[in-house]
Amino acid sequence: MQAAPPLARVEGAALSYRDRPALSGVDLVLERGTTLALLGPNGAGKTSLIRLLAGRLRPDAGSVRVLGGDPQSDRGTRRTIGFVPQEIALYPRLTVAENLDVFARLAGLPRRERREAVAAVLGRCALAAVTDRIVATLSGGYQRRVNIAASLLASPDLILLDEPTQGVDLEARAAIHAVLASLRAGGAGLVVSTHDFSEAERLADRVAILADGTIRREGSLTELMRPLTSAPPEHEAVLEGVLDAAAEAALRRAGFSPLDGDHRLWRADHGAAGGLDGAALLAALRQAGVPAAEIRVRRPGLEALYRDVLAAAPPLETAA
Ligand SMILES: Nc1ncnc2c1ncn2[C@@H]1O[C@H](COP(=O)(O)OP(=O)(O)OP(=O)(O)O)[C@@H](O)[C@H]1O
Repeated sequence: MQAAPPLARVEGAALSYRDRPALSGVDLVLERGTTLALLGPNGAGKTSLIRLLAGRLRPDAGSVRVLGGDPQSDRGTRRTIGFVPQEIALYPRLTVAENLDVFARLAGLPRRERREAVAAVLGRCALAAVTDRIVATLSGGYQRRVNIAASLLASPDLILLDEPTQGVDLEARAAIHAVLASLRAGGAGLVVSTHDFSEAERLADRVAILADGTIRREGSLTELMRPLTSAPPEHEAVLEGVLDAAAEAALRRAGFSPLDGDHRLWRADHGAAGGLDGAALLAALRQAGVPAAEIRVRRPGLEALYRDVLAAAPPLETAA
């Protein structure tokens, strides 16, 4: 008997916009019930990969399959996919319920199933309190949740979310995370693009790090993080007062580099900072004239892995 196809399989996918390559040689397998976080700098190709998986674009080379079908040409396959674009795509003058009814029609749900489907997604996305509100009057966080709800009407197996928490406040972010956690608990597979490392650590089983249109690292979060759990901690130096040239040189010698434009916050990667603990490092830096107010010490996480991966694979234009 043939094994069931995975939830999604991308093989050797390449995509260009006009003549500009956006993705090349992308291979990816996503099993059912798995949440994959896509990380990468602006322009890395996250949205392009999501649009390929959604069947909104066709690869120039290679193939994209969802549950064994072609999401670009096969309507049945498309119905197993929920796509939540980065921008809010709702009718601002309609109520939440009216919007969801329109999307249920567009999803091809028969009339007798629509009411139940709308009620189910309203519950799943905790939108009961705003069912009859005009969408334009809702906060950005609520609008994002309605955007997600609209993608769930046909009970998709694969849900693709392009930066679902971009620009929302902490409360709305937590509400969206709760929705995604409940979808995952319900057995759906999720692909979530994000610039937020803590979001990826919290939600994902697997992580793919993209740069310049290729996947530079992909694997289970646990496996990818394992080498870091035994790595030495990172140090962040918070500065106050004037940083002169000699003090800056001392900071850089200790392995620090600036994190912000006005050079108030500096970070030494794991393994740098000479193995000193936070207090000893603070004393040594002050001795060298660095106006350090505080040293923060923390275990390296996904962000450290991301930096390592990108540093090991410089942008293609600058690679030798
Ligand atoms: N419609 C388009 N026409 C032309 N070029 C495009 C188009 N969409 C994306 N690109 C280019 O393709 C590359 C990949 O873009 P993509 O939006 O997939 O990256 P991303 O990782 O999602 O970036 P971001 O984090 O900024 O959303 C970039 O160089 C981008 O400028």
